[in-house]
Amino acid sequence: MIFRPGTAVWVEHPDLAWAEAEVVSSPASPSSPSYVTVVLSTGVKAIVDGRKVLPRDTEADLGGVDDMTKLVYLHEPGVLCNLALRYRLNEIYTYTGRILIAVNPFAKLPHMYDMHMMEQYRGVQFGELSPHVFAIADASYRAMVSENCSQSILVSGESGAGKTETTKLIMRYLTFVGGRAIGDIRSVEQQVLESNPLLEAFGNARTVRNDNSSRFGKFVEIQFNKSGRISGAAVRTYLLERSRVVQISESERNYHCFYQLCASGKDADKYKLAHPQNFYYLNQSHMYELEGVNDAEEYLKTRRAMDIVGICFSDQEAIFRIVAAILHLGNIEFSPGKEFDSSVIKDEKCKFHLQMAADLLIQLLRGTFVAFDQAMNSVLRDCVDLYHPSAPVHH
Ligand SMILES: Nc1ncnc2c1ncn2[C@@H]1O[C@H](COP(=O)(O)OP(=O)(O)OP(=O)(O)O)[C@@H](O)[C@H]1O
Repeated sequence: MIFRPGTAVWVEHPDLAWAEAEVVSSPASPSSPSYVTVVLSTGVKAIVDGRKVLPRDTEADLGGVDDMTKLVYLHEPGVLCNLALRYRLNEIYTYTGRILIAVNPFAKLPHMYDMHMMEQYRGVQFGELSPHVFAIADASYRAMVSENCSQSILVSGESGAGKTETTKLIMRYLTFVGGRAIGDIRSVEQQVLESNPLLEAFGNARTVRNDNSSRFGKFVEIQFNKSGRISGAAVRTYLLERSRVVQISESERNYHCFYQLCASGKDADKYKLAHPQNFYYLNQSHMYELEGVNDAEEYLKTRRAMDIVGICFSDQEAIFRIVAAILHLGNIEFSPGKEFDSSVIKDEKCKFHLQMAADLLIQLLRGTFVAFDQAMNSVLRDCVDLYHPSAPVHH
């Protein structure tokens, strides 16, 4: 590209990504080696590769544009500059046509997502109000109702970008427009919303990039009936990072559920758990607590979520027994035994953990046998009733 002297441009910059500059001189023809002499806004003169120089709109609105398709130059520096201008004004959302770009505010913005905001976006034509995740959710809800056709919303971005939070906001909005049973804590809407803390307890962990990083992919399906009311939901999960259960890096954490159970008080005592620093699967990193998070409270929230989504008490107990058993298993160490290639439990401490893990797991098996036995009995009874309505059942 040939630039006239004085043209406003963006030039690639090692620290800033792109920097504002003005052309001093440019090659006379596009075929000649393309080095452009520019002066940066700091006053520094530089000779730069012409392929890394792009035109800059000097008349751009200082507040940016709410839809990138309105930009005079739709290129990388144009897009980044527009997002930065808006972000400075606390406008975290920007459209590119039907796509919504969200820039993570890393701050709580309750006014952005309250009931009043949901009311504002309800039923309003897409693009009429400022860009917002509720507008996307509302547009897809209305398209589903009016076209009688399933809709999908794809949420993508790098780790820590805000996908999980955005998905929760979409789910919250859809339960708002498609909900009905206000106050019923076991309503489908409530179950849809409570699936989040539950999935996060078992599938999210602290990483160096995100205190609440989802270590799995998920496909959330919300079903609506003919009148646009929520009738059911399903969450499918993919590719959980399993290795994290046994191995964590410094300044990261294992899955939240382990720390929650350790902080649970009576339940932790029941499973002979203690502070996370006592367990190998948790003490490989010295990160035990998260800023602004109380694991004991989170444990109660997880239990409540389990109640709401319909996991019965005995299943909840079985799940946490497994969580506790994993921690005890991680503390079992072996030493070489007397015989060739043999090994023995290292010491009394390890024996204790082995015993605990075995006890917890055997209880599970017993529970399974009892459940299996009960199920078989009831099947047998049904069969017998079917063929011999009055015949006695022998176990
Ligand atoms: N809209 C938002 N408002 C306020 N804070 C936000 C918002 N979106 C994200 N955050 C903050 O950023 C953090 C990371 O966001 P989130 O967990 O949604 O990222 P992610 O893209 O799902 O990451 P990962 O891929 O690691 O799971 C959140 O814990 C929250 O503190």
